[in-house]
Amino acid sequence: MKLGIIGSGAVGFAVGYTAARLGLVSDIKFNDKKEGLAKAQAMDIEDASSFYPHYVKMSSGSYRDMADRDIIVLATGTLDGIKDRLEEYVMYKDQVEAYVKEVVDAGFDGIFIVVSNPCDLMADLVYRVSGFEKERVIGSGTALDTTRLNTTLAKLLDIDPKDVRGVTLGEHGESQFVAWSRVAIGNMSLDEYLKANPCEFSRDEVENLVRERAWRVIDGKGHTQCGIGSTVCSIIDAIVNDKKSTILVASLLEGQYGIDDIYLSTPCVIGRKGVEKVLELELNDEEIKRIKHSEEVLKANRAKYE
Ligand SMILES: NC(=O)c1ccc[n+]([C@@H]2O[C@H](COP(=O)([O-])OP(=O)(O)OC[C@H]3O[C@@H](n4cnc5c(N)ncnc54)[C@H](O)[C@@H]3O)[C@@H](O)[C@H]2O)c1
Repeated sequence: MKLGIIGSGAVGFAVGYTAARLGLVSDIKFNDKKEGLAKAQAMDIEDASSFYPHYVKMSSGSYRDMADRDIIVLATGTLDGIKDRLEEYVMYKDQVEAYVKEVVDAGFDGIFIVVSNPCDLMADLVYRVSGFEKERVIGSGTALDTTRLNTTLAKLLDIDPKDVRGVTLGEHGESQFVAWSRVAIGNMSLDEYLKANPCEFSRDEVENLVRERAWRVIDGKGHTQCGIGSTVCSIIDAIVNDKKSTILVASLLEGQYGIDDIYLSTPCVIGRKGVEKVLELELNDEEIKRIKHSEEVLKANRAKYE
C-alpha cells in the first residue's frame, strides 16, 4: 500500500514515522510547500529502516506525484498561535481546495484522511471539491479526543486504556462533548462499573481536561504529535488490513441524530473501502442537544465563508 502525506510538519511526520514503525504500508511519499522539508522528513524516517518490521520506500514529491497513492493524509495548516481550530478554516480553506483539485485531476483515486483542522469542516470541503463518494473522505474527527478520554478515565480508574470505550461526539473542537450515557468499561456501562467500583471524579472536569489537552501540549511544545500520529495510523491500519474497526471519525451525516449534510463525528466502521458504516448511537435528550449544537457551529462557519 502506498501512503501520501501532504503537510510534512509535526503531524505529517508523526503519521509517517508511526506508519513506518508499525509496518502499515510499503511506500510513503511526503509533500510540503516549504522547500526541502518533505525530502528531509523522508530521509530522517528512512534512516531508521533497520528497525522497521519491513523496508518502507521513502520519497518526496509534488501534488501531482501523489496520483498513485492508495491513501493520502492531509496534514497542512498549523495550530501554533491559534485559539480555536475553526480559525484555520478561513486561513487555509482555499489552499486545501486548490491542492485537492490538483491531486484529483492528476488521477488520485484512493482515500483521503483529513487531519488538517478544523478536520470535520475540511473533510466536508474535501468531499465536495474532490467529487469522491462520501466513503472515501474521512475526517480524523474526535478519534483523538476519544483516545484522550480513554487515557484520562483509565488513569482515574486504574485500568487499561484499551478497556475504556469512551465516546466523544460532535465537532473536533470547542463544542465537542462526552456522551457519558454510552461510555463503557470492558463489558459494563460506566455507571454499572462505578457502582461496583466506586471512584469519585467530576465528569465536567474530565470533559474539560480532554477538550483542553491539545492546548496544554501546544503551550509546552508548539504542536501535538504522538496522539494524532497513532490515531491516524489506527485509521490507516483499519483501511489497509480491512479491519472493520469502529472508530470515532468525522463522516457525512445523512439523517443520523436528525442531522444532514455535514461531516461530524460518530462511531464509524472503517475497512478497505473507507467509511463502510456510519453508526448512530442512542443518546439522551441532553446529548442530542449537544450534537446539534456542534452541527450549528460547523454549518454557521461553513456558510460564513461560502
Ligand atoms: N485532527 C486532529 O486531531 C489534529 C491534531 C493535531 C493537529 N491537527 C492539525 O494538523 C495540521 C498540521 O499541524 P502541525 O502541528 O503539523 O503544523 P506544522 O506547522 O508543524 O506543519 C504543517 C506543515 O504544512 C505545510 N503546509 C502548509 N500549507 C501547505 C500547502 N498548501 N501545501 C503543502 N504543505 C503545506 C507547512 O509548510 C508545514 O510544514 C493543522 O491544521 C493542525 O490543526 C489536527
